[in-house]
Amino acid sequence: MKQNDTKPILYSTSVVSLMELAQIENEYVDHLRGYVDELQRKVDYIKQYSQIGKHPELETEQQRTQFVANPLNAFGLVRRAHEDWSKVLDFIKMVENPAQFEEMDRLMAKAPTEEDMNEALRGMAKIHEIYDLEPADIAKGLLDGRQYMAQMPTPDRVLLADYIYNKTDYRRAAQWYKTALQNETADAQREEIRKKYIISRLKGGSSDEVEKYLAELSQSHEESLPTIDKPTSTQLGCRGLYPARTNLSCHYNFETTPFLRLAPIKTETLNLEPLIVLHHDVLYDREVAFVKNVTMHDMTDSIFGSNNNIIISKIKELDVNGTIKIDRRIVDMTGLSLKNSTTIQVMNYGLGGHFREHVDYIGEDWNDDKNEFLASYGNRFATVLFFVSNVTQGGTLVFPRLQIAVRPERGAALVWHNLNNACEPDPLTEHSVCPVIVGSRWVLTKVLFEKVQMFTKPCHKL
Ligand SMILES: O=C(O)CCC(=O)C(=O)O
Ligand SMILES: [Fe+2]
Repeated sequence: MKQNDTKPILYSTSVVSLMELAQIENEYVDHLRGYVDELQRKVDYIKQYSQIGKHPELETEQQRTQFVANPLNAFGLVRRAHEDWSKVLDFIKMVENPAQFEEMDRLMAKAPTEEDMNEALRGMAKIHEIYDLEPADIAKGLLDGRQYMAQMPTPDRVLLADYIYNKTDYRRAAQWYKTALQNETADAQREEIRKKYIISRLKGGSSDEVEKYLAELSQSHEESLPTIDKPTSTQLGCRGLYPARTNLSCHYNFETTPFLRLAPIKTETLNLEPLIVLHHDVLYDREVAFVKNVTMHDMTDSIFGSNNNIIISKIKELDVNGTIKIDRRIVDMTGLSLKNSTTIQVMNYGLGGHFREHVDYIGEDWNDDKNEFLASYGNRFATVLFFVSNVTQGGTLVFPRLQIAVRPERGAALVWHNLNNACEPDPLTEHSVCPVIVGSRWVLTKVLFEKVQMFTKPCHKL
């Protein structure tokens, strides 16, 4: 995990930052409304003049003579020509409220970058792909079976279609172009989108079927294109399709530390080897509030992966002073030593925020200080993950090789051992976070190291 604080802020990577952007858009629109009012006043003034200044169409020479022969008409004509013409023209030429423009320029400096736009596109595409949703449903606010009061306008649909097309996912791109045609659009734009639909269908299909593709365009009903991809294990888990597990056990833990005799922890064992346990109700409301408050601002983008290009969420290290009690609770839950453990990291996921498959132990792709690190601390023995929030839809944590899926549950903590009994990295611990569909996903994580567990959880080297 690396943090990068030299780049401009990305909004798409966390709900917290997206809230900031929504605030900025409100300000922008306020200025725009001010400008529209200003413009309206101007139009009203000009309209008023154009009504007064326009005299009746007079057909004959005599009528025209009579018109200016009337002193009231003559006077008005002279006055308008003398006074109003220049006034109106000056009024038109006057720079429109530069103060408003300055303010809007200032806000423009905070507008999302190209990279941010791409993150947003990537998030939307992930939601579509991982959950295999119909673009027509997404565009109408029907997200994985739940209807929301939001719709995607045509430009949003076309931009997403273009993005997916450039990713060479022609089948899905075609679906999005078709969806874009369901809204009212200008004829020229419609033609452009129809062309893109046909090209996507041809690229994803066969040139012999062009007639069929053209016919699809005239079908008004939304016919979905058949899914051809075989879902990965992660996708199955995200879609809630893992087989039900029958070997789960649940118990109250009274024993790890003396404190638990007073306040036992309700613990569910999800897997034995590697060990994965879920502890319910171990983070208190005031801690949840504390975590959100102290991290609301100055979080940075979290970048993961050997080529450092997968931005998934915003992250911040939690101040140690605020975490003493949480540390104590980890000891109560696990009985493990926290010596040398990482500081607690807080993460808030963004639009379609996800974490692709990875392992938490130090493995092949770890960077150069690997050996030194392993010699001093040993490997990354266990991961402790607190769910700080529920997530309305999506955001499930899945272990694709074990077919275990864990829905975020506010206040619960998931603990798993990344190493097996011989303290060797266990690839079965590979895990991934499904894209968040709707919600603000907050978690706290801490990694415990191997060497200090010598007396609490000794390795059984074979
Ligand atoms: O956000 C999560 O649920 C998992 C985070 C994770 O896998 C990690 O920090 O290594
Ligand atoms: Fe992880």
